[in-house]
Amino acid sequence: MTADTINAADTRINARWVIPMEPFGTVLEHQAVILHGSRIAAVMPQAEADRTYRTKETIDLGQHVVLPGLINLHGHTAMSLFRGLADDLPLMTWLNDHIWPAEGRFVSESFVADGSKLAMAEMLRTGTTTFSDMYFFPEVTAQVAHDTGMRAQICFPLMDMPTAWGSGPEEYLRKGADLIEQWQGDDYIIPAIGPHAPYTVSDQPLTAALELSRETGAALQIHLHETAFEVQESLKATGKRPVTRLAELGLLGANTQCVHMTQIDDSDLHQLSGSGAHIVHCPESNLKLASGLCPVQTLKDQGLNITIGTDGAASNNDLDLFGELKTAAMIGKVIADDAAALSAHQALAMATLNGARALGMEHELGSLVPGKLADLIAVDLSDPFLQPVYDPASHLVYSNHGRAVTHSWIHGIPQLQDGRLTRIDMPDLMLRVSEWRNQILS
Ligand SMILES: CSC[C@H]1O[C@@H](n2cnc3c(O)ncnc32)[C@H](O)[C@@H]1O
Ligand SMILES: [Zn+2]
Repeated sequence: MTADTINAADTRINARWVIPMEPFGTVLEHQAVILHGSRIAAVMPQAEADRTYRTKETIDLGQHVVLPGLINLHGHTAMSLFRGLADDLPLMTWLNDHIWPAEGRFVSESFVADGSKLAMAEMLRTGTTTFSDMYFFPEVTAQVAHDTGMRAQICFPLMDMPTAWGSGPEEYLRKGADLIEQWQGDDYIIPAIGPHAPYTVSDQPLTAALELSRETGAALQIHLHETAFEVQESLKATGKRPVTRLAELGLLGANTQCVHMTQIDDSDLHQLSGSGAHIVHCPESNLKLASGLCPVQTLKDQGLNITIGTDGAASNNDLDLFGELKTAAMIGKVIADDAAALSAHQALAMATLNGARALGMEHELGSLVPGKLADLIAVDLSDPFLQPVYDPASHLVYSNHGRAVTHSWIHGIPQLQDGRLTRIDMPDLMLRVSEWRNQILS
């Protein structure tokens, strides 16, 4: 018998269950996850880890399931300060009569700093370790995410209309190019381009956005086919459905993330399939604004990569991605008229590996595989509302709330320990949020 080699590493996490996401559908029991620096060193049975690893610290998580950190692929983080401000409205009334006027009055650097931090606190508490943002003052959100240690795709906004961040497309693109230059290659921040929607961005800036994407490799994220009204208005104005218009401009490619996609006909499917474009499903925002339902199974059957997002807290009204997964799985079954559609493991894949793929980071994120970045979470299944446990994946999607998340690590650094955030000063943040509430109310 040969003696085992002893390896040194930083952290050992003992957990009752591990769902590594690769191979698909795997649930491991009594595992040790070993972290070293910013990466996963090993996932192995605890008995084997006893023989082969010596770590600086060991964290015993008895009845927990450990899985990759969740990836929220679409949101407007600073809008958390508008949570509950304008409910029960359809998209265009919500935007034109409530949200855009409110943004005109309140959005500033400090609004974005405080609002995005509030969103990050909620996301971290509920299991999200990577998010995508599309909002004004993206340089502020990028800095807050970086200082907090969250991984984020930061899409600078692009619209025809002037806002507090810029006078029009030229300025948005100039500032956006600076943002890309500043953050490209950063460990945490992935700069990207956020043309708002086909109805707010004309052809010329869309083409300029595509050029910038091709020059820099930055992804494009756009609200697309969110409502039937959007498609009808586009047909009236251009004679084309928005997907056709974008395809003709060259915007539907492997570096494009299409958010919402609730209105899909055969011509859209034809244009999307094979384009390599990614779909960002936002079921709760689509339900709340009565925008429509994304036919996830049909898109999936065409080979499209389906990811998930919450949208902003002003249209959701929370950023709990576990809740979003439950909603996605439930409505996915009804839309497909098939209870087997969107299983718990498929739902988890949307928030992990598929999200990583859309970010072009499938070799770095989205599964607990040695060598990948150490972005992971632990969920405590010992609570009565999660008992008994036959299948932890089932509980994560069908019974869980993000509230059961107790630990997270991003880039190997602890972000949440026993339910407490390590890098956000919550009392200070709560004070600022209440000041914003008073200001917005008055
Ligand atoms: C260009 S910055 C983002 C811009 O988008 C607005 N917004 C928030 N949610 C939605 C949505 O579901 N569809 C379209 N636009 C949305 C937000 O208020 C900002 O103005
Ligand atoms: Zn949105």
